[in-house]
Amino acid sequence: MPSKFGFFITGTDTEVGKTLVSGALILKLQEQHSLVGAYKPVVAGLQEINGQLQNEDLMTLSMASTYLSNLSDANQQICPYQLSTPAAPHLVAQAQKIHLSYEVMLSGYQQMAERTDAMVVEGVGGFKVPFHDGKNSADFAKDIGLPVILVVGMKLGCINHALLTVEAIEHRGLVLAGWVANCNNDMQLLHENIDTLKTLIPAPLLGVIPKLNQSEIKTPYSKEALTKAASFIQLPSDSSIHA
Ligand SMILES: Nc1ncnc2c1ncn2[C@@H]1O[C@H](COP(=O)(O)OP(=O)(O)OP(=O)(O)O)[C@@H](O)[C@H]1O
Ligand SMILES: C[C@H](N)[C@H](N)CCCCCC(=O)O
Ligand SMILES: [Mg+2]
Repeated sequence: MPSKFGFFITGTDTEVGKTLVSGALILKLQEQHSLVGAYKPVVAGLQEINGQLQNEDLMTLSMASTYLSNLSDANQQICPYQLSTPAAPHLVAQAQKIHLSYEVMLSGYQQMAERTDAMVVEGVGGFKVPFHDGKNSADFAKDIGLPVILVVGMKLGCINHALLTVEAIEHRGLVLAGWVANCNNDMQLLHENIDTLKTLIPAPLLGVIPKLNQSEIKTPYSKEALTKAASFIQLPSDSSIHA
């Protein structure tokens, strides 16, 4: 896979704020790059929105990118597999007799990457979620080779999840460009937990997103929500991308 400027956004779990951070990073990258693309190899969970079955992650990613919001088939270009049920994608696909072709996932990424200046790729759930063909989302991260940004959903248990994820990223020879503390829960000793993670994660803390109120953070995210999240994070420096 040819090298490309961009980031792979993973998380300590599903529902930790990967889409929020991905959308915010798209806005930030657009300050420097005119064509910012987005990708997600599979989504699971469609809802009826404006009379159409849609996925909220894809709505957010396509809305955030000026390039993508002008395409009529943006969602299809961002994601080749849009499954209806919000559950483990390999199981939903199997139940619906859909084969998740790893080659299709990779070629969809490549096509989007060829047309854009910078890419934001949102992972699926946590770092290592099964696909078909004996592949998983960590293989996908490895094969596209982008530097990784880890979103830590701040809650009790996240230290262990974060450190195991960092090990898995390093084990594959991927660059961990930084991490984001997303405070989407109420947590005892929040600042001390963030300090512990700062000491133990060998990559820069790119920002701390506070708990935002439910009206401003409802999904699919608004431009305002992404702008607000973006105000709390910075892009990785060149030195941490090429670490
Ligand atoms: N900082 C925050 N404050 C309050 N709520 C938040 C915050 N960040 C995220 N949320 C809420 O947490 C939920 C999950 O966020 P999001 O969809 O971005 O996670 P995700 O990691 O992309 O999930 P998935 O694994 O399904 O892709 C959403 O309902 C969102 O509104
Ligand atoms: C449906 C959900 N929001 C995600 N898109 C998929 C999460 C898969 C998690 C699988 C697992 O690790 O058990
Ligand atoms: Mg998401």
